[in-house]
Amino acid sequence: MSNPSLLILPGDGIGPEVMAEVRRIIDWFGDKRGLSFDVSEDLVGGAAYDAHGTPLHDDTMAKAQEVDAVLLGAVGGPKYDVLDFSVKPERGLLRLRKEMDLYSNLRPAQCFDALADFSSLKKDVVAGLDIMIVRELTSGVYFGEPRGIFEEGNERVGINTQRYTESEIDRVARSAFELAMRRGKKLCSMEKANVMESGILWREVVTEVAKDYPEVELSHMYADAGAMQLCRWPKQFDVIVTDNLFGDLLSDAAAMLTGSLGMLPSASLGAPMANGRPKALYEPVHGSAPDIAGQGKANPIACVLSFAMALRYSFDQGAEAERLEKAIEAVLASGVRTADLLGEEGVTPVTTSGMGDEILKALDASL
Ligand SMILES: NC(=O)C1=CN([C@@H]2O[C@H](COP(=O)(O)OP(=O)(O)OC[C@H]3O[C@@H](n4cnc5c(N)ncnc54)[C@H](O)[C@@H]3O)[C@@H](O)[C@H]2O)C=CC1
Ligand SMILES: CC(C)CC(=O)C(=O)O
Ligand SMILES: [Mg+2]
Repeated sequence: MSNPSLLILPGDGIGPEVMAEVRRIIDWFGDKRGLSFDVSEDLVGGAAYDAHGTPLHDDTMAKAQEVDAVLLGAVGGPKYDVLDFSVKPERGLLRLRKEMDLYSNLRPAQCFDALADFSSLKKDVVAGLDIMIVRELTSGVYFGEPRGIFEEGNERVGINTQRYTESEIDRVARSAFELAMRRGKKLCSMEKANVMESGILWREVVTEVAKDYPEVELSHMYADAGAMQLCRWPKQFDVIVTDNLFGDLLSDAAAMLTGSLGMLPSASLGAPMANGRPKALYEPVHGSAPDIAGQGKANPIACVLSFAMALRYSFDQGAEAERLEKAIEAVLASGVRTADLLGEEGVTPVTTSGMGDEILKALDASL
C-alpha cells in the first residue's frame, strides 16, 4: 500500500520557519515509527503571489483536493498590504477552505501545566484547561454576498453579509455534537440571537440537532457574554460551537489562556473522501507574525501540534499523536521556552530550531 500523502504549504513570514521543524518531526515518525508520508511542498499566500501573481495557483488548489491532508504554515505580511484585495495572501487560504469545503474548524485550547503560571489569567483559572472551539469555516460574514465597497450618494459604503443556511448550521453543529460525545458531553453554542436573525436560526437549528444527541448537555450563550465567560472561568466549557467570525475572535482570545498564540493548533475538516478520510487542512491558529519573522523567535509548537491533530483526525494514529503531545509537554516541563514564553525565572531560552531539537530529543526518549 502506498504511503498517505501530505501537501505542505509553508506560506509567509514565520510559516516556513515553524514548518521546517514540523518537517523534521514528520521525518522522525518515518524513521523511528515506520509512519511514512509522501510529502510534497508548494506555495501559498504572498510566496505564491510573488511566483505566480496569485495567492493560490490552480495547480496547487488541485493538489490540495487530491492529497490525504494539507499542512499550512501561515500567510500574509505588510509587503502585501498594497495589493488588490482579490490577490491578497489571505485570499489563498480562504480559497483553500472554501473549495475544500472545510466547514468544521477544530481549535483546541489546552493549558500545559508548565505554562499555567505564564497565562495572563490567574493560575487556578487556567490550570488543567482543555476546551475545544468548533468554528464554522466556510460561510457567514467572511463569504456572504453582497459584499464590497460601493458608492452610495456622496460617500462609500463597505458591505459584508452574515448569511447562514440551515444545512450549513446543521452540519457544523453535528460535528460539534460528535466531538462532545467523545469528550465531556457538554456543548455550548454561541451566537447573537438577541440582535441577529442568523443567530436566531443558528439557535433553532442547533436545538433541533440536539435531539439526536440526548446525552450531550446543550447550552446557549450570546457570543459577547461567551467572550467574557471564557476569561472569567473557561473551565466551565467543554466544546463550544460558533460561527466563522465569532470563532475567529473567541479562539484568539482562548489562545492567551494557554500562554501564547504560538501554542494553538487547528484542524479544518470537511466531508469524508472516497478513502473514508475527511477532507482536511491543518494549520496553527496564529498568522505570519511579521514582527518576529526571520529572527528564530517563532514558537513552532502550534504548527507541530497541528501535525499531531493530522495524525489523530486524518491518519487514525491517536497513540502517535499522544506521543508527540507528551513530548511537547515534557519539553515545556523541563523549562525550555521560545521567546514568546520567556519571563519566568529559571527557564531556558531556545530558538525555533532549538525547540525542534528538544522535541525530537523528547520523542527519542519516548521510545
Ligand atoms: N491562518 C493564517 O495564515 C493567518 C494569517 N494572518 C495574517 O498574518 C499577518 C499578521 O497578523 P497579526 O494580526 O499580526 O497576527 P499574528 O498571529 O501573525 O501575530 C500576532 C502576535 O502574536 C505573535 N505570534 C504569533 N504567532 C507566534 C508564534 N508562533 N510564536 C511566537 N509569537 C507568535 C506575533 O509575534 C504577534 O505579536 C497578517 O497579514 C494577517 O492577515 C493572521 C491570522 C491567521
Ligand atoms: C484568513 C485568515 C487570515 C483569517 C484568520 O484570522 C483566521 O482564520 O484565523
Ligand atoms: Mg484568526
